[in-house]
Amino acid sequence: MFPQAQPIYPVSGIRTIEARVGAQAQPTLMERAGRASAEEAVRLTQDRAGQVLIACGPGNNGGDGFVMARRLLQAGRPVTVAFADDPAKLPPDAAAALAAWRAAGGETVSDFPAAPANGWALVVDALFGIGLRRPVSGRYATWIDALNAQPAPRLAIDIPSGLDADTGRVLGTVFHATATLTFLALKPGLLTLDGPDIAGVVHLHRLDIDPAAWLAPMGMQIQPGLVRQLMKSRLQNTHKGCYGDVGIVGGARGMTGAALLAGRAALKLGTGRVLIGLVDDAGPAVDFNQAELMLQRPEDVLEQANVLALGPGLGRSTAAAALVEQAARSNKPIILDADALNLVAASEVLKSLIAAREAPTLMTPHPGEAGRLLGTDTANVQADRVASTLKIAGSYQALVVLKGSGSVVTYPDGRWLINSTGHPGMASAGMGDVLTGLIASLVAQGWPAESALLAAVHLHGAAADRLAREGIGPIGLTASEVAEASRGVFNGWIVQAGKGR
Ligand SMILES: NC(=O)C1=CN([C@@H]2O[C@H](COP(=O)(O)OP(=O)(O)OC[C@H]3O[C@@H](n4cnc5c(N)ncnc54)[C@H](OP(=O)(O)O)[C@@H]3O)[C@@H](O)[C@H]2O)[C@@H](O)CC1
Ligand SMILES: [K+]
Repeated sequence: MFPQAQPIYPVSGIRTIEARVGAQAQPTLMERAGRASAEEAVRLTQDRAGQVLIACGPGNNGGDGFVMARRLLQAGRPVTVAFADDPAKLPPDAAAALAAWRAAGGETVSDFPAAPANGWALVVDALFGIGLRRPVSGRYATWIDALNAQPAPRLAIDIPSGLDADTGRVLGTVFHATATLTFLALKPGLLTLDGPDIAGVVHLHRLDIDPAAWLAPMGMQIQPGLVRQLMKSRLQNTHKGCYGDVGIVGGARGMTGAALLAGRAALKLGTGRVLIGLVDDAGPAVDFNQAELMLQRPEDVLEQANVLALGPGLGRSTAAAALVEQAARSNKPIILDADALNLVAASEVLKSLIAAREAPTLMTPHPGEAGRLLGTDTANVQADRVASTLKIAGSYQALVVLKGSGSVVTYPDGRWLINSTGHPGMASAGMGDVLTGLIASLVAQGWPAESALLAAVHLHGAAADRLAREGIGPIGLTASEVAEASRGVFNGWIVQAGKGR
């Protein structure tokens, strides 16, 4: 769908690829995975002498661990393998891997081993991979706790045990990896919800297979390469009329700042003109810190602007609902955020108006707003962020970003992407308003809505990442700073894409 993006597959997709590649692949996929794991272990332990501990589970993830152990032993590295299950119950490839480990002179211990005097050089979690089906408890939970307690780097094979590969939810006890080596393709659970906190640095090893050649990508990761290919140059012979009029409608009493932040972000990303319609009639007539913004009556903004963003500080008054309705009835692209989403969620009329629109509708809910849009609660949304976002996109025929750890972007045709930028310093007031302004700006500058949404989401996180590298954040990062930094990052991308002037 986007040629330069990294594909993501849920477990069902990985299983399909595995079945299509077939058992006849030589070397076997498990042999490739185990070898790649051993190479990763060598890389991670280069300056650490001592034993590698590999904890192996009852399925093929454990099989990867046995192959890894044999490869390390053959390379002269001391390895301890802990395995407490019944060898007779191992799936065939894993049983063969255990036999090969033993044939190479390897042994297994069935109790969690005490650390050597100088500690483990590396501990490896080969307990459960994508076959995890229920919360981890009992002996395996105890083992995971023990692995987590070791003062050593922690490598997860394929996915940390206890992390749901499809959703990023923790099932019972989870292995806290410093690094994860995942096979064939990225899985959603590594990239969203708790995955990014738990998986550490994620490396992908494709096992010499191009997954997209076996199964069309089911999702995509939003990465710099993908966004760079969307960049455009500006012609010399243009004027502000070529770069659109964004209209921001929001800013009820006490929340003026939200609308101004969205407006400033839109301005700094290159919008021709930014109009702001404050719902509060006692609000300011000018933004003295950003005099370029045109503060007008909300009704006039809805008329004049060609892209409308509603929500920042909007409130839920009857007047606000009427403005959302007027925008929904227009044939202009609209971006709905914050209270505009809450108003839609509370009104059957607005719901059907939105779903029937021909011009693009973009929605930017956080999990709470997403819950309201779906008539459910935050926990349900977070239980499967990709599925929830797809549901909103389908029911409202909208392009949707579900904000949070690993923002999920979906389109009404069922395509989905997970963003790779951003950090927890962005959990602060006004960040969403800035994102809304960035999206509106790109749409107003003529970007197709689907590219505008994914690029703005990526940019928002990339700007925050750059600031954090400079010590401005993660903690204490402000939304205004992100709006400002987005400009620099975006201009940099244009130059990198060879589209600068
Ligand atoms: N796909 C590929 O192309 C490749 C896959 N490869 C590797 O295979 C891995 C997938 O292997 P897999 O399917 O055997 O599943 P895996 O994760 O080892 O666990 C299944 C076992 O765990 C058990 N079990 C589950 N939950 C449990 C719990 N909470 N507590 C206790 N037990 C629990 C479950 O028991 P059951 O539910 O059947 O009773 C079953 O015995 C994959 O992640 C990758 O590492 C690579 O070799 C090469 C390429
Ligand atoms: K694992």
